[in-house]
Amino acid sequence: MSDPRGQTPRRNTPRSNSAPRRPQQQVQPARLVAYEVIAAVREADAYANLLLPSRIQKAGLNAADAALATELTYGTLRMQGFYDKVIELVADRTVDKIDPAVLDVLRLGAHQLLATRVATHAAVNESVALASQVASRSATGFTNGVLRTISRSSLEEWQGWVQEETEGADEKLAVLHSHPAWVVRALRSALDAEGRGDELEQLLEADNVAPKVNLAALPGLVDAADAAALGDSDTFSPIGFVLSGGDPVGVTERFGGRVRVQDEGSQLAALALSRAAAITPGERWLDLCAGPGGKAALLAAEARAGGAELIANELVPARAGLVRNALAGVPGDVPVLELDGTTIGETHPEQFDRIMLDAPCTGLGALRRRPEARWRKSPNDVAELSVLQGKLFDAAFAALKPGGIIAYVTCSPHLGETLGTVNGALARWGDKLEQLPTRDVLEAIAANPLDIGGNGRTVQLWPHRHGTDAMFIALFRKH
Ligand SMILES: C[S@@+](CC[C@H](N)C(=O)[O-])C[C@H]1O[C@@H](n2cnc3c(N)ncnc32)[C@H](O)[C@@H]1O
Repeated sequence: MSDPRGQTPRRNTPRSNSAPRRPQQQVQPARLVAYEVIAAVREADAYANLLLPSRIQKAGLNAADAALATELTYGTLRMQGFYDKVIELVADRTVDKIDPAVLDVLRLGAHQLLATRVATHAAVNESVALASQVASRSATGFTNGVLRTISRSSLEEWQGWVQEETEGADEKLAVLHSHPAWVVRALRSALDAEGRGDELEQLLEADNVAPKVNLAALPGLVDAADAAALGDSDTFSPIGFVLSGGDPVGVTERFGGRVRVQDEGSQLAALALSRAAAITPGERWLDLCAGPGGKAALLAAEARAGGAELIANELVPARAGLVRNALAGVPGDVPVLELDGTTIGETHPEQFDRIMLDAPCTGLGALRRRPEARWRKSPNDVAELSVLQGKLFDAAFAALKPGGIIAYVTCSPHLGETLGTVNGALARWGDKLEQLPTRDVLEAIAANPLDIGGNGRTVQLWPHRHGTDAMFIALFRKH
């Protein structure tokens, strides 16, 4: 592979263009929406998945343009780390030396050139027009030069060059698959812990692919024939479906909340607790960190079917409101408390037969869902959250009746939040805390064989292996 510098002197190219042409065109609305969301993520820590739908609606985009805006926004945010390296290589300066608005335009342009079928002239011209609109006329020549240089080489060539410029195996993978290097190292450690380190690249690739829309039909509340019409039921979760088409919100509304959009890993985590042992009528269950309520709705349906009672708890009042909404589809009353979960052992000592501790975590297992999330997290988050996870575990332990079961769940595979928290709890509680064979429980629940690594006492699900978020599940009994 020849160096890009051989074809287009990188030091000169972007700056040596003739005077920028005045853009003739208006920026296409889908690109403007994508730019606005990407800029809001950078400037205001906005969440793309929350902001994008309202921007699409405000701009009055038709279905095709809405799909384009979504692809451009999510794709650009996900691959930002890779595009930044390409831009640095071409512009011969680090991205922090580029006007942030222009940098966003360049990222969006690079995505169109390297990862979509948008014609080169459209990607470049629209980006130049956008730079003129959101930055300055003087930025147009720079934008034009950088993007024209990028357009002259293929994605594979740029992948080769950015890797050549990067030191270290994990760092090369990080830039190639657009993850922070510390996240790559954490994912490698988690895979190594179950003897599957060779799957790292598959995992990083899976993090960059939008997930399918998974549905859960709440047990006992949806007619089997109606459920069968929802989509493909060839899933691991016995209550799961992959939506075959159409609007998931419409499906949820049609079923009055008894069919819910929910990752299969989350479905399996909730079922691991409800089906770990036969339900004795009258059991009291607690969902300690319930917001926004996906697992609470499923646990409520399971509790109702088995004659148990569920109580939900969520610290953040607005999220407690989401839990109440999520529970609306399940007949009966599920109280939703708004307590700090770390105090539940004092307010409700030894009161529950089963507790779901779906702990606040970094969410490193759900990177494919939240395109910008990987750039927001840091190792400090892991350190802080693992302390909170330990406190919540101890509180749950104190609130559990002897003989009761805890499910400790995270949507992060980081060892500091998974085995680290589990081993800490085992060390603190000694023989009062028994680890249950979580893999056996999951295998008995799953509708299809699950390939689960490790020693079987805990379960780590993976996007690349199971098509789920990287959900960690560990079951314990209190003695
Ligand atoms: C991973 S989410 C739970 C997801 C939920 N189980 C579901 O399936 O929809 C963790 C939740 O814990 C809440 N939380 C954080 N700290 C808490 C605390 N000290 N006590 C109770 N809830 C807390 C967060 O607000 C967040 O809603």
